[in-house]
Amino acid sequence: MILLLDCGNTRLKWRLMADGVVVHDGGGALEETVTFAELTPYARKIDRVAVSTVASEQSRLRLDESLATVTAAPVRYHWAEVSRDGLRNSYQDVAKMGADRWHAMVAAWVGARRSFAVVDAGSAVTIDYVDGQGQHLGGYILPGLNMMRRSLKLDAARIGFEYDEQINAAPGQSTGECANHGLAWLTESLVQRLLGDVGRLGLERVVLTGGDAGRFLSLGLKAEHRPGLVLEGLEIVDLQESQG
Ligand SMILES: Nc1ncnc2c1ncn2[C@@H]1O[C@H](COP(=O)(O)OP(=O)(O)O)[C@@H](O)[C@H]1O
Ligand SMILES: CC(C)(COP(=O)(O)O)[C@@H](O)C(=O)NCCC(=O)O
Ligand SMILES: [K+]
Repeated sequence: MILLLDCGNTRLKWRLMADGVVVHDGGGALEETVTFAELTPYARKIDRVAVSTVASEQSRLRLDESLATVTAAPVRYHWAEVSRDGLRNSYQDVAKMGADRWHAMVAAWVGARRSFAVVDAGSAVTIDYVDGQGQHLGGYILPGLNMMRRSLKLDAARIGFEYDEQINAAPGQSTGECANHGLAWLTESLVQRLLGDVGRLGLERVVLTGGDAGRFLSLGLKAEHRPGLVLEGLEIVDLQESQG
């Protein structure tokens, strides 16, 4: 069995695979000491662990320690690459690109080999464009929902409001409405610009992942919603690397 881990800045998502079949999906908040207790029944069958991480080095070391309590299997970290299977990175220094962005692009590219935009609505929101020849055209990094909520609350003295999960982009008529509706209005505007870019660049599809994907769908984004996209890309890379 292979244990795949997608470690973001908010949540750790994991997936246990056996011969290409998903045996177990799990996850939890990054700051909790991840125990992987639910993996114990499978621990002895784990042959290797593959990790895609964008968290801090401290989190990475803590993850190594947690994993060592579950399995003695080798742990391999996979980072962003120059190219993979015809997909080509536009970064001059690929080591600087978040592994999650690269693995999301690998998953969207391999098996389809058609142009796309990929949106990962996580702690930060990332958007990447890839043309029909597999060339990464570039992308964007934006603050995620909770980042924006926190900065409004912490950086503006008179903006106190309760988060409202209800999505409404109509003009607000109170501080809470102006803040909550403002965040929805901003995402709705982002969706419109994204769809404009997709049309202008002639991209054939939009692939969406991340914990806040539902908000993008509610605010008008038409996309293939693939919650495990990063894990899917990590699995492709790990398999190709293990086959040498
Ligand atoms: N169970 C959850 N715990 C924390 N955040 C969640 C959860 N489910 C959805 N979210 C939302 O998803 C976002 C984190 O998405 P995720 O893609 O897991 O982030 P990352 O990959 O950056 O760790 C949070 O900002 C939050 O709004
Ligand atoms: C932009 C990100 C923080 C998004 O990660 P996440 O929201 O999943 O925690 C991550 O892709 C990252 O750390 N990128 C490094 C900078 C770059 O990609 O250029
Ligand atoms: K992510």
